[in-house]
Amino acid sequence: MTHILAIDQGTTSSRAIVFGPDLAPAASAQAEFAQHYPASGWVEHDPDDIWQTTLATARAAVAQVGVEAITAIGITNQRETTLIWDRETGAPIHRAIVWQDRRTAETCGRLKAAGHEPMITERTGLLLDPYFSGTKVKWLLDNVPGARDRAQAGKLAFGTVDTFLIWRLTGGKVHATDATNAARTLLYDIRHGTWDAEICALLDIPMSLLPEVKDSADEFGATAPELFGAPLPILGVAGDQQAATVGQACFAPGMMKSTYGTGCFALLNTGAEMVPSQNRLLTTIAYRLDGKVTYALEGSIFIAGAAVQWLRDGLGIVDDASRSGSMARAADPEQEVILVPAFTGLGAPYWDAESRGALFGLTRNTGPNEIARAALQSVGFQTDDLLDAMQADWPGLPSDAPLRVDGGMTASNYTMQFLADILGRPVDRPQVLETTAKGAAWLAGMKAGIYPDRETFAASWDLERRFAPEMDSATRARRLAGWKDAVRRTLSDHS
Ligand SMILES: Nc1ncnc2c1ncn2[C@@H]1O[C@H](COP(=O)(O)OP(=O)(O)O)[C@@H](O)[C@H]1O
Ligand SMILES: O=P(O)(O)OC[C@H](O)CO
Repeated sequence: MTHILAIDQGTTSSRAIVFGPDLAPAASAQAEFAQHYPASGWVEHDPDDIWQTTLATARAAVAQVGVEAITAIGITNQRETTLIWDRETGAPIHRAIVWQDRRTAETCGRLKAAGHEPMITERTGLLLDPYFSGTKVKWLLDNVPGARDRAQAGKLAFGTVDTFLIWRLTGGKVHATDATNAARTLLYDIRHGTWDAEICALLDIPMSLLPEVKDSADEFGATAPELFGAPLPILGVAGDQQAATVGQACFAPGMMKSTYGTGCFALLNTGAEMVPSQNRLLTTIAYRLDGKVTYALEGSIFIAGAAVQWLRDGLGIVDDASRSGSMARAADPEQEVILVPAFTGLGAPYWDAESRGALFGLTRNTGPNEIARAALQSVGFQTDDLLDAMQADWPGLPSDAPLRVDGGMTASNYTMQFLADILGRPVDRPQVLETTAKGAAWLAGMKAGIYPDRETFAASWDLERRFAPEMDSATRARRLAGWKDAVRRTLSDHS
């Protein structure tokens, strides 16, 4: 009883990692699953794929160490993705609507035009954007035949992916979420820690659908014994970006992390203070421990590693993502090609769903190397936009505070050096890059009493490499001006 199973249910794959007594990974398994795109801008997951890949990977990882070694489970998950199921049968009423899905753009537009956004932002910290769960729940109730009646009769349950997995893992006994996941629904008042009756009424969502909200380290029930051969308590739950914030030990105000996977999500710990954003960032819950909320400012951008996927799968100019760095280094220094990767619109701080990507500065000499460099640099430029907004929203942020990074794309030394250069601040890459799963494991293991307290855990955070800024300030200013001009010309309303 010395290990913790972390379940990391992500957008494109489910992962399970068992962490040992020293918080080092001891076993793991991963399975990808299908993405469904039933219409332009729509993205769905089959709930059974989510469940089956989660169960199979969890069983495979547990088998490597033996179930008797597992003390508890921590769950971390793709956030905002929305499911509704029948309380009696457990059957979902529809496929899961994924966070990337834009089908409720019109509903959001209507609610915005009617002047509801300021009230919603003040209470939830979020914006009226299809990204969040609330309008997706409304869509399901409005469009699945009979759903609203069944919801009104108390027969249905809503959940983000954590809640759905807890329900399935406990054999339908527990309908719960944690505060970080609740904070992404658009239905949760993060100031008071309560579901908001007025917003639910505005979206026509019966409150009987909603799960109980717990701490991020809390008792979420035990798994049905037949699943793993023994009941395992679920003691930690957090949305994946918040779990990464915990895994990176960003426990003090002013500490921040940025995760570079398909997209990029930067979170700045603002402590017990809920900081409203004047710069179109999100205000969210970083974690809730012992009933005490720690808040964060978050910047979300939709395309980071996905730009490299585009080089590989769309343009076919790299055969492997890891080749992009050497191509960028070989690019012509005289050409300043800029890619604005607004493939699905732009996220924070622009929130422009209608814009589409653009390349600037092409000449007859532009080739694959220059385009690869532009793709990698776009990640640095976009992060700078986020950190600029954070600095403006929270002037307490020291201008030389390091950025802790994780996620698949941080393997790219070129990208990390450019990031440090363009931010003008150090970029710290830790030894353990599985920080999301590590955060979930720590929450559960700390609750179980086998992992150390916050301070000791924070002290064990290990640097693998620091990227120090090397670019001179004139070059930096010129490059940033070029980026800002390119974004201006890309925005859908660039009049
Ligand atoms: N060496 C590399 N250079 C540049 N990009 C990379 C490199 N290795 C991985 N990536 C990018 O990182 C992403 C994968 O990161 P990961 O954290 O696994 O993402 P996710 O969890 O969102 O699926 C991919 O988009 C891939 O293109
Ligand atoms: O599954 P990921 O790693 O792409 O993360 C998705 C985010 O939680 C969406 O908000």
